[in-house]
Amino acid sequence: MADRDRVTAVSAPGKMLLAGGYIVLDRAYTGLVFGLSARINVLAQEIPTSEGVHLTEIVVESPQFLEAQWRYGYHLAEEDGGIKVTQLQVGTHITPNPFVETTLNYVLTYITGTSKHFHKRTLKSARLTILADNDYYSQPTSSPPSSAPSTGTGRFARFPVPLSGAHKTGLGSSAALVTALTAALLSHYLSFDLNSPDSKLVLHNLAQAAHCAAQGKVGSGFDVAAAVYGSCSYRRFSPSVLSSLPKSGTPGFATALDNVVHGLNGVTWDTNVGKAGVGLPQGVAVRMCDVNCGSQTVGMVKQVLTWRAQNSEAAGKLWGELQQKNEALADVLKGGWTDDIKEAIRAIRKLVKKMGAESGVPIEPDSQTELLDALEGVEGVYGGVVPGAGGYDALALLLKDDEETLKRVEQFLDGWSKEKGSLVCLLGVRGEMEGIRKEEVAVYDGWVQ
Ligand SMILES: Nc1ncnc2c1ncn2[C@@H]1O[C@H](COP(=O)(O)OP(=O)(O)OP(=O)(O)O)[C@@H](O)[C@H]1O
Ligand SMILES: C[C@@](O)(CCOP(=O)(O)O)CC(=O)O
Repeated sequence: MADRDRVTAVSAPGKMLLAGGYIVLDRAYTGLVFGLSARINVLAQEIPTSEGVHLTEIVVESPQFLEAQWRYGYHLAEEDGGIKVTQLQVGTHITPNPFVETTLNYVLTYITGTSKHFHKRTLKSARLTILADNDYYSQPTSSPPSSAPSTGTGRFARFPVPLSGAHKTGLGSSAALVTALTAALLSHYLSFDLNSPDSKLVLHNLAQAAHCAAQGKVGSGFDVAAAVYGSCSYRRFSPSVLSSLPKSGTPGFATALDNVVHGLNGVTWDTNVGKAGVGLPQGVAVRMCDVNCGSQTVGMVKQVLTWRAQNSEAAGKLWGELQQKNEALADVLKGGWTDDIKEAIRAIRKLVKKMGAESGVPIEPDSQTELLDALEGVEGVYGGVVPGAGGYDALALLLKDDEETLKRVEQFLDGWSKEKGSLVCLLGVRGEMEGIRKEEVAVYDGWVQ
């Protein structure tokens, strides 16, 4: 095991958009976002070298998966292009990981460009280890993710497949990964206090920029906001904030990135992250169900936005009503008014169903409506919604946080799965308030080289 004092560990939560799917893409509206107990953890440490040996390598690995090691050489690109990494071959083949690679390009450029203490050519080699909580991926055996994950020991499962063969449960692994990797690099190379609001803002802006570049599109960014700030009411940034950024490694990238991260020279971040308006009544939990069947989020978003553009009056009314009902739910939850949760959720579902019916997109498909309605009848369940973009693959539930309710829900879903021939299971994951955080290295014993 490495010298613990030299290892930096951080973790970022996954996300769940309880209310505000689609409307949150427009900054006139907000989303009610929950951070999740399922976290992506990243450990950073120097690579020890023997005397006289000069290494310039960044090694990133996900030891829970097969063939999941990505090694990069790096150099300073000409004309202010920043640090550019080049993937090196491991074994016989090379598997790209665009989220890791882009994050390295962005964060190493930021680090070498901004710190006065940093000499551009002395970026030391580092090893980064990624550990994802089990609920991010369903198990290949088709057994429920929360109950039978592991061929390894302890908190993190070992999967007998490469990362590409793992079935994601949709908790936002890429945003949590980019954010945690960014935070780990900043903490490893700079003196960076993750608790300070200024540092959180730098982390947020840098991670949003890297995540959008890796994704090849600018979404609302609620997933990165959740990874940094945890549960919040989220108003997106204008996409134009990122439009001045050239491709990483090309002339001017380093300065443009610094301007973006610090909001300088004409760049103005207009994100609003409201922590104060989000909460849960005592004794109420937010939980998620995995429904084993994926949806095509990108196609769905496109179709809803096209419908909105062609039906601006009806859409305007619907978007406004949804915003109101979403805020009402946030108020009910924050206020601790347990008796009003059911009605608040029903009102949202009615409007979401309308959005789906009018745009021709299965946002809350009939199979999910049937399941949500039935779940409402289970004692201790206040209600549920299709989170995020909706579709066939997940449910979010608000329920009494006690063993009896949990048992009843599990039994109910067991029966439902048998009756319908599908696999619906309650994930272990729950809504939590906290965002990015520093971790004790001891938590990862057995996983640090
Ligand atoms: N444990 C991990 N180790 C390394 N890379 C990972 C890991 N988990 C996710 N990634 C990176 O994130 C990518 C998955 O991102 P993608 O945007 O497809 O899904 P997502 O963010 O989980 O989406 P969703 O919002 O549906 O949850 C992987 O292809 C990989 O590049
Ligand atoms: C449809 C959208 O509003 C939410 C998508 O959420 P999810 O990826 O389904 O969790 C898109 C976005 O906000 O980027």
